Amino acid sequence: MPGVPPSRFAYLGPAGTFTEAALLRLPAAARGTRVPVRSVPEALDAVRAGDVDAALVPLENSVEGSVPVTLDALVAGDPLIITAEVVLPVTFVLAAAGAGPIHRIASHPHALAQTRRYLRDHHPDATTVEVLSTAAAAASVAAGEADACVCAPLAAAHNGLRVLAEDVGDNPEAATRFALVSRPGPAAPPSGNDVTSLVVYIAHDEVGALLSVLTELATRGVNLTRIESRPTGERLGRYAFYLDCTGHVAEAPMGEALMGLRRVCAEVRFLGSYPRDTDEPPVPPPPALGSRAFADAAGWLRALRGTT
Ligand SMILES: O=C(O)C(=O)Cc1ccccc1
Repeated sequence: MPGVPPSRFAYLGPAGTFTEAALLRLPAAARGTRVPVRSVPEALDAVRAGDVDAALVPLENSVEGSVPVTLDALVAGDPLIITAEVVLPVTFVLAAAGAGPIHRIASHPHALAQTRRYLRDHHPDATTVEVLSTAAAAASVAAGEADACVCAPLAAAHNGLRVLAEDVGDNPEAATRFALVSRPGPAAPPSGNDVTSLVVYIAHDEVGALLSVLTELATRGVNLTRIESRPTGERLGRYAFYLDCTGHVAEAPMGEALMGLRRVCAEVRFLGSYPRDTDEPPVPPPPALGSRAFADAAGWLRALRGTT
């Protein structure tokens, strides 16, 4: 991260959430002060207000896709940028205080969504209760407000609960992608395997407006890894498109694609360039669109203009 490293980090609390586990994977956060908050909008507002330097928020999970509350809270208000991502494999347990009957099972909506099949097969008559986080669910079981919860093994231990069943997730490969969000500042230099996140607003009365957005990316060899639409809230039928693209704002292909998007879109909001949290290499562009081809073309143009 550029400039003074962040030292105060907001996360969805209380202690023992998956968001806290993801935050602890970032060395600066493991050394810094971690501030639990109750919701994603609260975490991002704390960044905007300057109460914390950064907040870690869930961006998408492998079962349900994007987290709408995060997408909406990222653009509603003063600009924010993503400076890092953390991809955390998630393992859920079913935990209870004792061995009594299970009528009410509490958890965070993402955890309930990712254990739906297990809960239906093993507790078909139980009611699920959505609470603010999996760790809050564990605390509610300890307080006698629910009979069981779906949470991380650590949250069960923190709250003195018995683990009734391990690995209750419907998908053993389940993972959640979190974003570290800060106030705007210069991006860290390219790592060689970066993502750039954008929100684009297109002209709704133009045929092919979304195709022009995709064309601006494809003709620069920029790979699109995620596209999500969200209503802008203005009126029915008005959507913003959230894009994740391979590459970094400081690199020529992304720079040219951004200039192209600026020309064809009603508005482009830059949400940051940051390293991917993966061992997988980026999808290589075709040779005519690699960095060498961009550098060669830029050198050729400089020579034509006599500016070398
Ligand atoms: O409630 C939590 O522990 C969270 O951090 C949110 C969440 C819930 C389920 C999967 C990933 C993140």
